[in-house]
Amino acid sequence: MAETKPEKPGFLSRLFGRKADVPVPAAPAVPQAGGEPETMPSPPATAADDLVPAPPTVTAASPDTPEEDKVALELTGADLQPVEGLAPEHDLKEIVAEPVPEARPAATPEPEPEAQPAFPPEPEAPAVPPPGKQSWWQRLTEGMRRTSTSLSESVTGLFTKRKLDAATLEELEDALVQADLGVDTALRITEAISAGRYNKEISPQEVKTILASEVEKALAPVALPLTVAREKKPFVILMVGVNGAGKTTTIGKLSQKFRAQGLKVMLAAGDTFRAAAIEQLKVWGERVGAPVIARAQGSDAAGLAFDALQEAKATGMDVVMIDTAGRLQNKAGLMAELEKIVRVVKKFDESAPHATLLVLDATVGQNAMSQVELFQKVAGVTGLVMTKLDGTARGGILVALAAKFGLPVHFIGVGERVEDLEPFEARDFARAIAGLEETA
Ligand SMILES: Nc1nc2c(ncn2[C@@H]2O[C@H](COP(=O)(O)OP(=O)(O)OP(=O)(O)O)[C@@H](O)[C@H]2O)c(=O)[nH]1
Repeated sequence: MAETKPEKPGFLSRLFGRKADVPVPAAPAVPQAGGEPETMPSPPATAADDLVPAPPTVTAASPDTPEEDKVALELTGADLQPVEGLAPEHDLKEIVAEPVPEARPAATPEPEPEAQPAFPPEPEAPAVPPPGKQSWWQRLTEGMRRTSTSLSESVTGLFTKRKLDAATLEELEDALVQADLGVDTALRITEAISAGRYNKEISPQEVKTILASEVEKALAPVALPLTVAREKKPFVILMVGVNGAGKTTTIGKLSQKFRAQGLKVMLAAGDTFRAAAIEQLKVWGERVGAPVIARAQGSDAAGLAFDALQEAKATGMDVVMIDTAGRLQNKAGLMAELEKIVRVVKKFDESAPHATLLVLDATVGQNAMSQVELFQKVAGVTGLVMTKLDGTARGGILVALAAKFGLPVHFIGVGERVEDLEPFEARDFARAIAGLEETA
C-alpha cells in the first residue's frame, strides 16, 4: 500500500492570516453505513474499570478442545508465512447467504473540549527505564521512544534560548508532521504554542507540556472502553486487519481479559487461509480456557463463523471472537470474504457483529490511514486496537487517525505476552509522545 504523503499548506499565511484561538474544525464523522444502527455502548466507567487484571496464564487444555487439536506451544505468536496450497474442505455446510444491509456505523467522536493548556514545570522522562520487570508505563515509553526522542530533540534544539518566531514554529510543525501526528493536529499544536507568546522566549519544557495537552485533547474523545453488552448472548466480536497486524494474538489477550471477568468465551478460527493461524488460535484457546471452533485450512470462513455462533448459543457462551484472514495481496478476495462473513453473521443475529475491531500495527505509520479506510468500507469498523507499540513504533499515527476517523481506540499492545494489552488512555499516550513523565 502506498504511503500517504500529507499536504502542508503555507505556514505564515495560516499563522498570521487567522487568530490562534479560531476553533479547529471537528474531526469528520465516521462514515455511516446502512443497516441496523448498532454502535458500541459507551458506559460511564473507564476501560480500566471494565477489565480486571488478567490472572496467570492458563496453560492447561480447555476441556472443550479435542486431543488431536493440541499443538506445540512454540507456535504461539509466531509470525508464520502463508502455506502453499489449500487442504480440501471437510465437515462444513455451505451457508447460502442472502444480501443483507452492510456494515453498521461506528461511534461518533465527542466534541473536542476547548480547554487552554496549563504550564507547570514538568519533569523529563528518564532516558533509560530501571532494570527488572518493566511497568506498563515503561514499556509504553520505550515503544514511543522513537517518536518522543525525535520530537524532544527538535523542541530542545528549536526553543533553547530562542524567541518564538515564524521560522521556529514552522520547523516545529515539520517535526510534528514527521512524527505522523497529521497536519491538522500539528497546526493546532503550533497555534496553541504561539498564542500570546510571539517574539517571546518559551522553554522546551513549556512546549512539551502544550504538546502533551493538545495531543491528549485530540485523543480523549476516542479513548473508549470496549464493553460487552451482556444482553447480547453471545456478544460477537469480529477481528479484522492486514496479515501480521496481530489479530490472533490480540484475540488471545482479549480472551484472557474476558475470562478474568468470568465470561464464557468461544473463538472461531476464521483465518482459514493459513493452517498456522488456525493452530495459533487453538493454542491461545487452550491457554485461556476458551473452546476454539476450527475447520481445515481453506474452509469457508463465513460457514465456520456461522457454525461457531450456533455452537456458542447452544453452549451458553457470552462472547464469540471471530478471527479473519488479512491477506492484502488479494484485496478483492479479502473483501468478498469479509463481506460474506458479516452477511452470514447477520443471518444469525441481525445486530451482530456487535463489535468489529480493526487491529493496526503501530510500526506501519501512515499506511494505517489507508488500512482504516479499506476495512471501514468492507466490514464497518467500530473500534481500533493498536499493536506493537513496544517496537520501533510510530505511535503518532494514532493522533492522525483520531483526527480523521474519530473511531474509538479500545486497546494498545506493547508486547507478545498475554498481559501486554491495555485499555487505551489518552493522557498516558500523550505524555509518552511528548517525552514527559507519567502523572500520579
Ligand atoms: N512486539 C509485539 N508483537 C506483537 C504484538 N501483537 C502481536 N505481535 C506479534 O506479531 C506477530 C503477528 O501476530 P498475529 O497475531 O499472528 O497477526 P495476525 O494479524 O493474526 O496475522 P495473520 O494471521 O497473518 O492475519 C506475532 O509474532 C505476534 O506475536 C505486540 O503488541 N507487540
